[in-house]
Amino acid sequence: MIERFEALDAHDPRLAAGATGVLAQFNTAGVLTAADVHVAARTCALAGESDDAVALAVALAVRAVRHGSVCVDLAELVADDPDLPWPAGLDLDRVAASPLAAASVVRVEGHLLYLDRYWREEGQVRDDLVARAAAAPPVVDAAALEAGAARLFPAGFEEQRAAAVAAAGQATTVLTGGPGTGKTTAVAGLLALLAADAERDGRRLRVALTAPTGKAAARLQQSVEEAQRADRFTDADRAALAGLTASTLHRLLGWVPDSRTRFKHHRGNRLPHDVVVVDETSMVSLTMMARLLEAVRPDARLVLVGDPDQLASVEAGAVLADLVAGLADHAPGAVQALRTGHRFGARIGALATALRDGDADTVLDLLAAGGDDVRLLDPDDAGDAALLRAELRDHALAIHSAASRGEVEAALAAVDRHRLLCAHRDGPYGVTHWNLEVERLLADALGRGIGRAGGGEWYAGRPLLVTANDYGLGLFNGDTGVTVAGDQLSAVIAGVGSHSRFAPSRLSDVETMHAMTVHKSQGSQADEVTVVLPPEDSPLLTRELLYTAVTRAQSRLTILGRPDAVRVAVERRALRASGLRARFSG
Ligand SMILES: Nc1ncnc2c1ncn2[C@@H]1O[C@H](COP(=O)(O)OP(=O)(O)OP(=O)(O)O)[C@@H](O)[C@H]1O
Repeated sequence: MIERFEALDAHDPRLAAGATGVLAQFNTAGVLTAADVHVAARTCALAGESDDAVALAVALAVRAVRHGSVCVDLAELVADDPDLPWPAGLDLDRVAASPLAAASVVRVEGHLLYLDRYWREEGQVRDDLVARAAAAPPVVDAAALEAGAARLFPAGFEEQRAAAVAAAGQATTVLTGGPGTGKTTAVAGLLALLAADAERDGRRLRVALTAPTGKAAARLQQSVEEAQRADRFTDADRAALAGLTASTLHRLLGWVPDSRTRFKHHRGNRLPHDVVVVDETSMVSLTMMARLLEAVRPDARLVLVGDPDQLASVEAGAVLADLVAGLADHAPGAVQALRTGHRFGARIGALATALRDGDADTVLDLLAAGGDDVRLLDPDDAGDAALLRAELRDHALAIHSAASRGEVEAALAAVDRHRLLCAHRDGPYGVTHWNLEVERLLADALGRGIGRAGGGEWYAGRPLLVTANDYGLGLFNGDTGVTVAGDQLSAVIAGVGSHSRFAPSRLSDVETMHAMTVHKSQGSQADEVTVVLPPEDSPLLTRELLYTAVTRAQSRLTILGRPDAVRVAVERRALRASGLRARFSG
């Protein structure tokens, strides 16, 4: 079934006033929004295209991008939902012969239909990566590299050693692994190896550490610094890499005001760095990857780090997963996978593996076995519901009690101990509902009003989530914090190795964080995680969502959901249409 919206009433803004014909039918059916309809109708009008079937194909290509795909497979859509009023003649040949294709507004590639921009970006990403793989590999002193690798990656670190040695000897490396598999450890060692190699040539290595979000960039910098504190790193290693700072991809490429897609660095003005490390690559969109690849020097090493099983970028594309599949055949050795977890409790690790493999029976068996580290609570069971509420209340009370005493570190630690994750923002399974619910539990326990339902939005122990970057205040979207008591209430936001204190009135883009979405939790972990699963019919319930949520937990995981919902989640993929992986075999 194709995902659809249900119009709230006749004035729902997703309904297109004035739409006619097939576009109107698909709009009323909840497949196309007003925006899809208008873009398609206008594009067809400009190109002189009057065929309804072609207009529908264009609208479906616009819709696909809105849903995270870079193209659309029309035949697959029709097969998915044969009962929709598909017009006769909805086929790619017809679109390929239309004035729209002649004007390069849309493109047909194999069995896929693209809007021109995404077709070009996909082709560029493929061409740049193929060119990088075909160029002469970087020259390294192999003997010195092996000796350095043996020191930096001793026995027990063989996986990381192999990945780092491979990355030192090739232009592009995709380094994959779940949380705690040692990706940062491998990167820190690789950078030391490359820095030593550069020093032997009398140069200082220029390193760019970057990630799609400010939060992820700050975390990358912190973890690389931490990894370099290990005894295997010498003072000389540390000195050669001193002063590394990470930045967002937007900052690295040089954001140009008034342009969403152009940057200061591009093919004509490459980045100066010898090595570019991108963390959380699963969150990088196709457009951003295209901009990055055209800006990296052809002879610089590019290391794309991430977990391809996690949720993909907010914008169109699933580039990391595509590259893992596409590059593995095209350039063996380009994809280096780390598989051994070094941080998880064993059963959380086993659950993550079963999820990745799509093995619903094992996932359910692990959950049913119960135990202290992995639990499935039934939302229909009064006992389970009461148990969860008591735990959420106690957690909120612990934050409140430290925050009321003005104990900043203890309050921040209490916030970080546990995350309550929801798939949705709204509705009974959403973040808004659960934030209110926890505030209500806290208010009951304290015997006074708290939060939006009474007593005021700001209160000691209100956990905070920053929702927009604010370079002036030094805050990043995704930063977390807590409100603490003192002479006056203040908002404390945790930074890398420090925290900053603000008057609540200075923070405009913050939300209460008793609960947060799984999407927002990407890139962070907590000791304990509770996941609220939506019911089976929620389109957000996918394997990628559940895997991302589960792998946020380090030592204890609770899932609130029915077994049927777990099974649906494991079996339903958040698949995005893309032709990237196929292009590598073309
Ligand atoms: N081979 C190893 N043996 C033992 N411990 C290891 C090994 N590799 C990494 N570790 C430890 O495991 C922890 C996680 O490693 P690291 O931070 O490099 O993983 P990661 O894959 O980058 O995780 P994340 O994706 O969460 O950033 C660290 O404490 C690290 O010191």
